[in-house]
Amino acid sequence: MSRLLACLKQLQARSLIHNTTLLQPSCNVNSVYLGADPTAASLHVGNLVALMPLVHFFLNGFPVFTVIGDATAQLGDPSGRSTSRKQMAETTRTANSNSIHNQLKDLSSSILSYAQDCNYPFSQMPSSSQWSIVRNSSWYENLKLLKFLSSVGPHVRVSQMLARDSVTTRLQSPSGLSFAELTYQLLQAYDYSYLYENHSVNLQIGGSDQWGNITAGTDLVRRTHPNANVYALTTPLLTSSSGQKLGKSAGNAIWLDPKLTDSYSLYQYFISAPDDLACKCLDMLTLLPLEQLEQIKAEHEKDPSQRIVHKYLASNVVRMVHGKKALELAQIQTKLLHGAHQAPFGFYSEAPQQGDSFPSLPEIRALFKDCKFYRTIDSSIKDQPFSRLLRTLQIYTSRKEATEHILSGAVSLGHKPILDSNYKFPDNSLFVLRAGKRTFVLDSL
Ligand SMILES: Nc1ncnc2c1ncn2[C@@H]1O[C@H](COP(=O)(O)OP(=O)(O)OP(=O)(O)O)[C@@H](O)[C@H]1O
Ligand SMILES: N[C@@H](Cc1ccc(O)cc1)C(=O)O
Repeated sequence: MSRLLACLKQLQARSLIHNTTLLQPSCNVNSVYLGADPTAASLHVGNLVALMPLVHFFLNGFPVFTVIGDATAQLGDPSGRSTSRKQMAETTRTANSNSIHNQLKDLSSSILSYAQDCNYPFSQMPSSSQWSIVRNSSWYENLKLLKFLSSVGPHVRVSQMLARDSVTTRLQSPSGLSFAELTYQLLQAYDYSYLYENHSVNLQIGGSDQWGNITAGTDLVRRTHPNANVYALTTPLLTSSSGQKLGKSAGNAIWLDPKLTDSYSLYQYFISAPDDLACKCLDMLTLLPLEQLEQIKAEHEKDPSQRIVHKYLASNVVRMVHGKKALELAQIQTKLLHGAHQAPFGFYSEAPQQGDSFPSLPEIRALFKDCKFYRTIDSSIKDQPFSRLLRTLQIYTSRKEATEHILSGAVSLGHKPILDSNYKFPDNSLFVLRAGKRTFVLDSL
């Protein structure tokens, strides 16, 4: 089987293909690229969907390029947005580019070791040097405006630019479209053409919202190189239960950076996903063998309350993105916060009857101290009445709101509801706080 056929089979079986420009096993794909603009400090779960086809190409021996759009980010991609993006300070853009660069570097090695653990059917063993990370500012820095306009401009029809979805929807919207946003597609097209000419890249991947920008690139390359074979492949968009694209613009991103979304929260996101989404993500976001995916789903069907698909999905994504140690930690934290048997401090334990000793306070502190829901109570606030303390710790936005929730019985500390808004958190102790559906670990040092 050719490596392209092997790769396309994986993508097809995992429902990772939304659209392609007649990409068939007989095509001659050389190298592949995917771009992301550094409009945040981290990639997110939605980006991972678009990244997965690139991962399959990488694992089948194709050189791949991830492009950090630090030049394109200055214009702002209008695709899928109802308003213009806010201008970003150069220092923030550079910091974001650096952290996405490091993240992609870590991801490439973590994904490779995860693929080996999954016995991925490599067509040819990839080497990490076949995954390049580049910034598009590197080719715009010294490009003169007249050179750009005269090399791209004559090959692009304005009527086609205006007909792209990202443009038509915005032209009809009250906020309109800026000239910078209109020209965005020309830069992404030029990126493709630059990578084609300098690195033989002839397939660009993206989420389905990128179809217009990607085909602007295939059109440009074909016009400038009439014999070129260049392709486009888009993935379906991962959406929230309300149908919104998961991402930065909608403000519902689940970050891949553990400093922004800790491993426990990433794990929990998938554990609590609706069944249909979990089944889709199991296919798209893991590298488990195709036959095993069907077995897992069949096992899940027998008793959906066991959330078998969710457990495989959550543990595979955390393993792939954050690594083995982080997964172990997320699983211990999950047992402590959601296990079957009540344990001290409002935690749970898996099997107290087996005589396992429950972790000590320093051990629990070490397990949770890097989680976003871990809050310390230092001496400056330790005497505050409970409602005020919850406001200070940013669990509620006002003391009034905290009081209302306390009085309604929605707040518990350990396994007990706290009904007194003046309750004083005990010195030198640590407890799980439940505030409605949210969970926190409060620690008075
Ligand atoms: N929810 C999603 N599902 C599938 N692909 C996605 C999703 N979100 C982003 N992508 C894809 O990830 C790639 C990089 O996206 P990028 O980070 O530049 O923008 P974004 O996250 O879509 O940001 P924004 O929400 O601000 O538009 C693109 O190909 C995009 O289509
Ligand atoms: N336009 C893409 C990011 C991108 C940037 C440059 C490229 O060459 C390719 C893709 C997005 O916003 O999702």
